[in-house]
Amino acid sequence: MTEVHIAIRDKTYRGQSSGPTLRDLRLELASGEFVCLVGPSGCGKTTLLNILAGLDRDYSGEIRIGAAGTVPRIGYVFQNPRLLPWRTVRENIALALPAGTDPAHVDHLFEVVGLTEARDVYPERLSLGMSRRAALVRAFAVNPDLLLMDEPFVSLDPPTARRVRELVIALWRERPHTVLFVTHDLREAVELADRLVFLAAGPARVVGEVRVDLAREGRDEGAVEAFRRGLYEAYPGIRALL
Ligand SMILES: Nc1ncnc2c1ncn2[C@@H]1O[C@H](COP(=O)(O)OP(=O)(O)OP(=O)(O)O)[C@@H](O)[C@H]1O
Repeated sequence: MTEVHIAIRDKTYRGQSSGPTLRDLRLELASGEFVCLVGPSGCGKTTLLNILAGLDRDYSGEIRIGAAGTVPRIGYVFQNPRLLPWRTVRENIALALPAGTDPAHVDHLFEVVGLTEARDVYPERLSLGMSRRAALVRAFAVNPDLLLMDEPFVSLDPPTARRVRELVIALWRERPHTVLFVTHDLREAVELADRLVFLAAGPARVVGEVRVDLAREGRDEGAVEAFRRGLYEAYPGIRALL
């Protein structure tokens, strides 16, 4: 499993007049930890994930993912599913896979998320919930050391979102890996995380961390809601960060 060390000195988009998006942002993720990142819209959460994924190298600072000299496998579930419309679901997933990936592993993931029947259709035939599940298969299929998830369940109806969250936890427990999950939904964060990390904007910085000390087995709706209410009472300023 993989530890992640983040120490970004500065990330300023070219031509950005409003100052840096990230400045002196430090965060450590323990190996196998599930961390939810919560922060206001536009504060720089996607920017941070893009840097971790290696999609944005225009920053100063240091990122370490896993042991020195190793090349980490990174799974990324984007805000929208980003499936190519001219390829079937299976072909979309194949594009992301490293050579030598066991097809039985991918078929197992399709089965876990309930998409076995939809593997060979084109994305236009999928509902949003199905597209989001396909994006999960793509991210998990690379056997990630680090999994990045950027508000992956927005605009799903609550029962579907709950079901997909349960799938994520089931897949994560099947093969534990380090996760950084972005959300604006505190209930979702409490349901999923080992630890919550709160970011404030301008430039983005960590303003608080809370360990979710609820047993995974007992994390039902009642326990999650009680924990969330406790957070609001203990830290009323949280509302401004959602
Ligand atoms: N390619 C870009 N060029 C210039 N500015 C950008 C670019 N991408 C993002 N920004 C700016 O950087 C800031 C952070 O954006 P980012 O998408 O990282 O925020 P976020 O916290 O993920 O927002 P949300 O929660 O709404 O998804 C915003 O002010 C945004 O306008």
